[in-house]
Amino acid sequence: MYAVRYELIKTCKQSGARLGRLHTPHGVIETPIFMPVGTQATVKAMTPEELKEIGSQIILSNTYHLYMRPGHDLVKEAGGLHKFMNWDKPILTDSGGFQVFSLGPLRKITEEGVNFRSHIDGSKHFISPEKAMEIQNALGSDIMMAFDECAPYPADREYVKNSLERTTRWLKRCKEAHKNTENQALFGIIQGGMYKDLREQSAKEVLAVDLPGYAIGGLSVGEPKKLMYEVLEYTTPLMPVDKPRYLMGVGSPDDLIEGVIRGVDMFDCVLPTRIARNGTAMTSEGKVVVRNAKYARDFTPLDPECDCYCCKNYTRAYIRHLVKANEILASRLISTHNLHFLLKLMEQVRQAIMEDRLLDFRAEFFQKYGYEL
Ligand SMILES: CCOC(=O)Nc1nc2cc3nc(NC)[nH]c3cc2c(=O)[nH]1
Repeated sequence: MYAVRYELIKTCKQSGARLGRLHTPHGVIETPIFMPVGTQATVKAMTPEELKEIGSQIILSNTYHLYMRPGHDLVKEAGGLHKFMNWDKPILTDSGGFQVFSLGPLRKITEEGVNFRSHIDGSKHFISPEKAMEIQNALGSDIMMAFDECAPYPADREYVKNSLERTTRWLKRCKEAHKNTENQALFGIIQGGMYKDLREQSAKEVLAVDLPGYAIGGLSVGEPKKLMYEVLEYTTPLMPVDKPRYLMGVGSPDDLIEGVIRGVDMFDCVLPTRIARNGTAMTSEGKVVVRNAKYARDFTPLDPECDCYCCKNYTRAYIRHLVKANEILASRLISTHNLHFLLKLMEQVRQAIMEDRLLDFRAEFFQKYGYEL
């Protein structure tokens, strides 16, 4: 049996979106789900208790970064990532493929794996599918991502085709190297760039490898939103209905809703905590750049409709002051709010699927947030 099992609860009659449950060794996750990103074994500025308080069910951590620092052997010695970071709910680790590939000229790809230089001290390193599995096994994550290549955008057909075929060969090596199948689930990653026939080829090859879940990679890499939605429209229907579908690196409120409508169950993105650190909040009426002078004497909460700790206790004027003064509390408060905002949004999406009204919910949310449909 797999370490992770997906249960399809219901399909929205209005949109075709799915409501599900993902059973993992560290607990059950209600899907569709947004996963806060904790790249270096911490969701920046947040404690595990605060993450639970705002409703986080699962977090992401990053294989490449933890291999680099403090080292996966040290984390293993600490008893694994859950113990090391004091998080007892599910953890998904990405394979670091994306990071290594975004190192650009510092890396060299071969059939064996990827040679690259550390972003910390320039030292030489090599990661292979087997190494990526060894690292994730040492970390002890509930869900491990296969070592893949996320093709850049734009990229020509030839490159994307060769890359997806290597990603398939690497996936088979990951599965071969997967030891701890009872406690850790391996997810495959579908590539193929923005080419319909290559997405079909990658889906066919990746789905032929029997695994508990699959991701759609190679998106949210700078392509126009419409193009990402189009790729989703012809890719998710190729995926099994009884397994979770994870869209990597997504996303903003509109992308989450549009992704769920197109059959996606799991998402991750650094956006909420990243924009928090430069003083931007997501609110029910759209973005609020709180450092803006117009909020200097605004003694109302970031979001009048929000019941998070930040909105219940602090005003825009105070948070603007913290941002201008470069106070650490600014990141903590805005990160708390932004994560709560996305987690709350996904709760409302799950409720709308339950009530067969996700398209109506999209229209209401877009109108208020200021998106155009
Ligand atoms: C998160 C999973 O990491 C992997 O193991 N490979 C992988 N990671 C991605 C991360 C991405 N982030 C974005 N946008 C911010 N797009 C991404 C694509 C991949 C991917 O194809 N493959």
